[in-house]
Amino acid sequence: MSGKIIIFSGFSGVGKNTIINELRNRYPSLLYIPSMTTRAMRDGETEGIPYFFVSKEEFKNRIAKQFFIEYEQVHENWYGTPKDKYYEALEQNKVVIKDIDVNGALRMKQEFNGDVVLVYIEPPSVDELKERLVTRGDDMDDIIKRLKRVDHEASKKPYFDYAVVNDDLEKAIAQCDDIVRHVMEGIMK
Ligand SMILES: Nc1ncnc2c1ncn2[C@@H]1O[C@H](COP(=O)(O)OP(=O)(O)OP(=O)(O)O)[C@@H](O)[C@H]1O
Ligand SMILES: Nc1nc2c(ncn2[C@@H]2O[C@H](COP(=O)(O)O)[C@@H](O)[C@H]2O)c(=O)[nH]1
Repeated sequence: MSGKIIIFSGFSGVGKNTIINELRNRYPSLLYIPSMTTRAMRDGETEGIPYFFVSKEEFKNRIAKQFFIEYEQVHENWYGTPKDKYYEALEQNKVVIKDIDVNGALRMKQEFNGDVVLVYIEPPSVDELKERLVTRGDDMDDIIKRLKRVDHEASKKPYFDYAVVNDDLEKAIAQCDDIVRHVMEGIMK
């Protein structure tokens, strides 16, 4: 296997998906593998974009069938990474890009070792993070739930290969672009 997996983690609302979407536009060969979740679909989302949406019962069935490499309860919903799709991608020398919470990211590193690159995205401040969640239209109960995880997520930052502060979006994208290009060049050698 000689593909690579680039994982972005960091607080909810820090801008992981904004950055990932821009990188996918710039590098169409990057592969995005949707995870499975029990959370409700949001406006603008459809089946497979950005998740496959299932009931808790279906999610439990998948756990029993060892469908996931890792799964995690995040903000009261379950999220799981499909095993076969990742092994397939690595065998086909693809570069995968995905956001996964810090626990799942570290579990992926255990599974795939040097084939995983971990990028931790940080906000300039927690106040700015709250502002982004409000501006995104998240409801207050959800924002409170998401902010409860901030300390846990931050405690895992030392285990990441790179840390990028997303204050000025263009600068953060440029730093992540460098990381992606470095990984892609490694694949082509
Ligand atoms: N540098 C930035 N400055 C201001 N707003 C930003 C910046 N980066 C992203 N945003 C905005 O912040 C909001 C949250 O971004 P995004 O949805 O990408 O976060 P996320 O980390 O993927 O969140 P989640 O983990 O909840 O999926 C969006 O409305 C996005 O447009
Ligand atoms: N452990 C995992 N975490 C995942 C996975 N897919 C996404 N996530 C993380 O969940 C939260 C919430 O996402 P949202 O789309 O509901 O706002 C976010 O931090 C994602 O990074 C996964 O497969 N496993």
